[in-house]
Amino acid sequence: MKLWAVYFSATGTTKKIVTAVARVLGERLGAEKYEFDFTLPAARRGWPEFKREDIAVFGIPVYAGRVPNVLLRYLDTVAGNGALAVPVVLYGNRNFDDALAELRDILVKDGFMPAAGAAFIGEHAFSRRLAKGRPDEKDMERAKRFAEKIFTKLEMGTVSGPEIPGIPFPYRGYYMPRDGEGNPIDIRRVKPRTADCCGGCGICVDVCPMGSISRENVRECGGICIKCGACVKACPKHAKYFDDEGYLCHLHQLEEGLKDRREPELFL
Ligand SMILES: Cc1cc2nc3c(=O)[nH]c(=O)nc-3n(C[C@H](O)[C@H](O)[C@H](O)COP(=O)(O)O)c2cc1C
Repeated sequence: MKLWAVYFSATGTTKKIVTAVARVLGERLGAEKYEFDFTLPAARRGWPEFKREDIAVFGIPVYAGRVPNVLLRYLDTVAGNGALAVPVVLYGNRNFDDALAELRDILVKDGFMPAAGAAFIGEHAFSRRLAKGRPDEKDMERAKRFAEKIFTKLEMGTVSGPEIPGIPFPYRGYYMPRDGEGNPIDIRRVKPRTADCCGGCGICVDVCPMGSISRENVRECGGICIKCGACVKACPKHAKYFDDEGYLCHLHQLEEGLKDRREPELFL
């Protein structure tokens, strides 16, 4: 049996939870541990081979209340071959809306059998203040307990699908922020800017999940930008930033409006 940690994680919060759950579950089951990180474009050329006896802890971040739409086509191509899956989503303290239900449905369509699911909170990709430092120690303790609970469920033999909240297919539309007058804030075409302190090290090029930043000129973002925060948070000089008015308005709403701490939710 192989215990897989499978994830997309632009700023590392999904990776942290998924690998922790997989590690504890793998230890309890005495299973071989494997990791598949599909954050970068080079990894998304294929999938590992999953077998019926395997378990995959499968994580993605929540984007606009849903599974990131840029991943949908790729996610359609994985073959579960009857392996058990544990869908996990990370969200930035607003809400996970229908993302976990959507991920569960994708995995079922791909041939996995969901055994449990969870929604955890991670520092918001747009911000260094919203859900700052999460997942934190308390979240990691919950991740460990989640793995223990999955182990107990598996030991009992019968694996029933978990009850996961959310509006069933076709789900709610992608969450659209609105300004003070109620007009939609559309940030899809927004791209990061580069400050003069940029030293041209190219870390932003290496971490961009869309492969959109030019190595020849790191100030140039020629491809799609999903606002994942990878380049902004990884830059050692803090040279990457967004200055779009709509983006900043939404960021302000998030940081001011979502101060109450949300807690992880586990579904068994
Ligand atoms: C484009 C985009 C949309 C997002 N939408 C939501 C959302 O609807 N609800 C929420 O709580 N967090 C949202 N977030 C925050 C991420 O879900 C959160 O930061 C997550 O921890 C990122 O995971 P990662 O560190 O693995 O990349 C969004 C982030 C991005 C980049």
